[in-house]
Amino acid sequence: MFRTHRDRGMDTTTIFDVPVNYVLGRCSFGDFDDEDEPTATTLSVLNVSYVVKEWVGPWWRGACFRSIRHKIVVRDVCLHAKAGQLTAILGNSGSGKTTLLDIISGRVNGRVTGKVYYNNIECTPDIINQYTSYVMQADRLLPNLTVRETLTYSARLRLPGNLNAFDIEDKVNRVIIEMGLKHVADTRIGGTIRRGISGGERRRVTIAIQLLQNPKILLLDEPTSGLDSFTARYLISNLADMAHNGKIVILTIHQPRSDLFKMFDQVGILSGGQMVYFGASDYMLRYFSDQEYPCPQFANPLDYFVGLASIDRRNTECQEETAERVNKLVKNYASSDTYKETVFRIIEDTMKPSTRWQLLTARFTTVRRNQPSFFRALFTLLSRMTVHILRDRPSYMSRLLLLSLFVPFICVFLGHLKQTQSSVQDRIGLMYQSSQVPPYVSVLNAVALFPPLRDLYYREYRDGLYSTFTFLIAYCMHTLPFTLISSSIFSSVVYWVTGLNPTTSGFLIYSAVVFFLNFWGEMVTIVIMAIFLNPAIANSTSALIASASGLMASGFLRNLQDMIPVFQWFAWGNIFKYAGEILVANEFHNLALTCTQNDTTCLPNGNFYLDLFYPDAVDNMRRNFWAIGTMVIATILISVGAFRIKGVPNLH
Ligand SMILES: Nc1ncnc2c1ncn2[C@@H]1O[C@H](COP(=O)(O)OP(=O)(O)OP(=O)(O)O)[C@@H](O)[C@H]1O
Repeated sequence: MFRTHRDRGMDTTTIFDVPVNYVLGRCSFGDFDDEDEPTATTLSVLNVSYVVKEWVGPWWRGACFRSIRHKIVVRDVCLHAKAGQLTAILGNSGSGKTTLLDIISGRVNGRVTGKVYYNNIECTPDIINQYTSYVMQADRLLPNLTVRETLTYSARLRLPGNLNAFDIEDKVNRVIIEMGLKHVADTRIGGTIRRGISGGERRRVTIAIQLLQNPKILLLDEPTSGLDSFTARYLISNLADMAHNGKIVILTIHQPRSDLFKMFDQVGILSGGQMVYFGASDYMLRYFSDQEYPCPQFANPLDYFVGLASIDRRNTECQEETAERVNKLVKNYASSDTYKETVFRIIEDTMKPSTRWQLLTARFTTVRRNQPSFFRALFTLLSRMTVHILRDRPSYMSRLLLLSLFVPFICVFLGHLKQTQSSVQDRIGLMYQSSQVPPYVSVLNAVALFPPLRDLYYREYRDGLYSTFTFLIAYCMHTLPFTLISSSIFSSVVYWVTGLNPTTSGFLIYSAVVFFLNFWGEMVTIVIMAIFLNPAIANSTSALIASASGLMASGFLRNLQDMIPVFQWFAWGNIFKYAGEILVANEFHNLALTCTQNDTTCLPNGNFYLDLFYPDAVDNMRRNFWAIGTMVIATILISVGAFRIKGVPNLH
């Protein structure tokens, strides 16, 4: 259904009823504003079906031994909505309401057939997304920000880059008033641990975010779920007002109250992905009466008709009976005048699209208007992440002090190191701890603190607000000060209390290695969290990678030369090899050691130890620093790649 940019580019020379040079001229130089757009915005969906593949059988049989089942989630759905109308899509759970909104907004990954038209032009998801805001079922907000801050940061990301702070403040204030959030504007959103605004207010904040862009089309998935009847009514009447002021508003709802019925201009009822009715709400009662299903007196018509279109799966008898009824309703609707009228309206409108509008939409496929610059997006994200963490004492204390909690254990266990022969082993043990603890602590912090930021990124990335690169650079920048402070505290205490090489340069080298390993651990966890959504799996995988790497590549537990070649090759690509070499070279170079008569073997100084086990470590110090720096940067780039390759899950 949706065509690629290249396809559209080719279309522009074939379907337009105007000379090609005129088309190119307008598209290249034409400035256009809202007045260029047709006044009566329309959205049409014609015979849209959506099929997904499902693997049948247990996963361990593998792709070759499992069959694929094609599941039709939405089948031959048609709908037509125009500016000024509030359209409600009803249906029981699993009837395909969310999927239908996903199709309209181009957010599905399976096979879609049929056509979606915006202003009578068949559209790519890019065009639709320019004009559509989609309020998903779940609110994904940062709990430590206030309502005003949440909207202000969103506005900076969503509104044209040429708007100044006053314009943005003005816009935010207007949206706050429009959504009835003035009384909680400076209250924190809150979460499960610390209470903030109510669930209904949170829903309204999510809607308010989408309203900032003043969209032509507003799609809302279950906006009233979890709301009390008064709040639900208030919200729907707000949406009705917005629709009547010139927007197309389409919402899904599965437990509508009867008093909402009159607010809907159009109603669609889905069952098993098929339309049972789509048309004017005030005609619905008559339509079903004509089908011999009159709504009983005092019954809620919306509830009654949704029930009528649902399959009762309690037992086989009920299932067969209700499935037969639903099939009949689907067939009757497909042959009804209401259906024909909808299809006729779509076909009639789409046969005569405005040429001018085609020109404009052709350009909109590739150009977003006045998007905020890279730096504006970066600093907005950075500022939002920083405010978010600084408002939450357990989070920032964990970032600052978790690493320090290991300090007493290390210091008490080892005490002040002597220069005896046995202190060689103590030193190696300390180097091993110094290289293992910082990345491990980073894994713990990232697993606890990254998921809410990642979920928000998924949503905003879907909305086309910024790139993965911008998000991850902002994330790195916001963690850097914490990493620097926590690794400095760790290094300062451990280094001087245990009495390692007592020179300033030695201390700085040790601190730099601890800092790099701490930061690397964070970024490895981010790579893993790009792949696994589940934080528990990400936690164990990252911890496994960090500890297995340290075990095999640091050379502290087993000399690298004694390992099988595969492990030696592995070590060349591993940060612990280089970090380990720096740490031992830093400590053992010119270290004086003492021998007693009881010592069976005697190393007169640290250089002997280096010659035996790390022969080039001192000469390679500079190279090793370059290697760990490069690996940290490479891990950041891999995290960007992992997010891009894995794609954005459709988190509702
Ligand atoms: N990608 C997919 N793979 C497999 N099944 C899918 C996929 N997308 C949707 N479905 C199935 O299609 C059906 C419709 O799902 P959808 O979420 O659209 O229902 P819904 O009407 O919005 O339900 P609810 O009111 O509970 O949110 C469900 O049975 C769902 O499991």
